[in-house]
Amino acid sequence: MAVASVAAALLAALGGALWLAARRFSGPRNQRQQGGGDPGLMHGKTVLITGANSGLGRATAAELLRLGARVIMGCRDRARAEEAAGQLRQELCQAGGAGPDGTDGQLVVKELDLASLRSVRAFCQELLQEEPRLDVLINNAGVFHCPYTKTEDGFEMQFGVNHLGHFLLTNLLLGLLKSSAPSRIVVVSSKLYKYGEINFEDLNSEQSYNKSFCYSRSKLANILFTRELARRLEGTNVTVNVLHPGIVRTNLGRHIHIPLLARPLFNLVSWAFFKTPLEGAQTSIYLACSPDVEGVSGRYFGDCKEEELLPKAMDESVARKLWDISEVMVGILK
Ligand SMILES: NC(=O)c1ccc[n+]([C@@H]2O[C@H](COP(=O)([O-])OP(=O)(O)OC[C@H]3O[C@@H](n4cnc5c(N)ncnc54)[C@H](O)[C@@H]3O)[C@@H](O)[C@H]2O)c1
Repeated sequence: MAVASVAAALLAALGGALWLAARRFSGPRNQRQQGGGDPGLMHGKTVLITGANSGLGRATAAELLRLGARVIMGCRDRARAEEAAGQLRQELCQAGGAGPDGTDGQLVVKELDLASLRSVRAFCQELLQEEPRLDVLINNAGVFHCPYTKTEDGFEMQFGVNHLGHFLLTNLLLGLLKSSAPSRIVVVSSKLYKYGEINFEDLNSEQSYNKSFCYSRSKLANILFTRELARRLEGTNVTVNVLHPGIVRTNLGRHIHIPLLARPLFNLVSWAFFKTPLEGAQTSIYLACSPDVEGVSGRYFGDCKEEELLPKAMDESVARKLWDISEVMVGILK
């Protein structure tokens, strides 16, 4: 009886997955995947993407390169980033973009470990010396559901990388973004922000650690950061917007343990239900280059459309307090 129920459940899941797969390959989601936009749209623009060697960051880089942008990949692991950059150059050549020599300057790899404030500072120092302009900054890198670990500076890893590392990076690059205006900052958050709370008493999770809660908190911090930054940037022609990409088939969930027997079913479900990285990257690409959002700032987007936020993500006093505390944590001198 039990075997029959499991078999029926598996068959139902398989049937559902196949039905969804059929819709995927005939529906509008697949049209987005083919990429759109004028190949010269981003010509002359320099874009920095954090965590650009995999998943959403890699897909965003590929599309912005195709649109003519010069892309700087800010990556923790140089070897992996160089490998990804080699593939991106090849893909661009095959798609009829510039030849291998021509893409050399169009795609730059730089080491950036957001779990180390020293690395963030060194990265920015080099970038400010070498780059005359920065048109778009995409804060994309992230960690999810990792066991309790600390960054080099002693911060809980998810809050440290997802929020504090990007907080320092953005602040150190603001001068260049302002001098390159009109320019844009794009922040990749997650719908899971809804389950987070900013507990100022224990931002470092010393008293208790819950992987899911800490990820959600870091993503709520991304949104509060965006809203406070947008307020501070009024009148500068530098805009900042935040997004959720949906559920995307990437390696982000590498820390989640899925029992061996359940993996085939998980793979099937993710193949049928989850977005591809290129589909998931559409909102980042839209916010980075669409004329529709020229001058729009401090908003939250999903599927290239503005969405409403819960009141906790719009609380200005919490956003200001988080900003002030983050400044102290990363050691920004006023
Ligand atoms: N995949 C999803 O379903 C999903 C859903 C919502 C939000 N997001 C967000 O999208 C963003 C991209 O994630 P992804 O799904 O492409 O996953 P991914 O694991 O493929 O990419 C994450 C990137 O961040 C980089 N990174 C991690 N720690 C770093 C550090 N200390 N310094 C520098 N880089 C570091 C990784 O090397 C990797 O390149 C993340 O911010 C994530 O929170 C993803």
